[in-house]
Amino acid sequence: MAPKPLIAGNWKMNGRLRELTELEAIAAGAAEAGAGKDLLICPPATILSASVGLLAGKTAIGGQDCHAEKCGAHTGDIAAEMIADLGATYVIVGHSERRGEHQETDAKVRAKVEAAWRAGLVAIVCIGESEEDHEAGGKLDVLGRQLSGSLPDGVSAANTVVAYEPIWAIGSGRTPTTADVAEVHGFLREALSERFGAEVAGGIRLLYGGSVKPDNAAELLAVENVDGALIGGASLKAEDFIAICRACPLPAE
Ligand SMILES: O=C[C@H](O)COP(=O)(O)O
Repeated sequence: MAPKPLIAGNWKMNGRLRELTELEAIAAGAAEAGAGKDLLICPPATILSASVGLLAGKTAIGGQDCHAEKCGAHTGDIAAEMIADLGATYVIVGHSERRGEHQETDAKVRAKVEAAWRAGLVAIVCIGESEEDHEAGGKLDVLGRQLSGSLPDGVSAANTVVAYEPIWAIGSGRTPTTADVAEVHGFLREALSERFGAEVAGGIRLLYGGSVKPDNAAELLAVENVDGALIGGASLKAEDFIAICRACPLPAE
């Protein structure tokens, strides 16, 4: 049986204390829309604590990034242990906005995955090809390199989620075809299987991210080997996030 779906909202650099009403609305709709699924919200660090308070028992909470070290002289950074300390259970690492804006390499992402595990957090490891790679037909090579370089040994279904986010689809309103998504997710499952064995690979959740909206969620989430979604813009509106959760099909028995 396919893994339990995970619908994750990444609020990125959005959300202040005065906007917590959207989280209250997500909390109100989570039980019905999320039945049989895992739901997760990754708010900015400044409202993580308040979010844990509002969403406890309704959705899981995650950080959006962590430093590889446990503590030390790293101004502005946040350790995985600090995120866990607030009651979060997941952390996103290697998002293309971190790779692009903060020059994060696969090696750096791998160190962050190890930090997440050290703190007891589930790492959501993001990979994705640029528009140039997509158009040149080299995306599977790029994705294969990112996947192998970003994942340490010791991956399990319980400690790691992989998110495929084509960079050109993020926030653009454009999405790959369902055939493209199926091809990539099948390739990722196979690559995970070769490295970690079929049993581990079969349990790892593979999320699709990039312009997932209420009107395309059912189609994208029904693609083989898609075990959920990582949602940016649409997760900021409770109504849209809940609609996407509802649209996500449950795995066949
Ligand atoms: O982490 C989420 C993704 O970058 C997708 O963002 P988006 O749904 O706004 O395209």
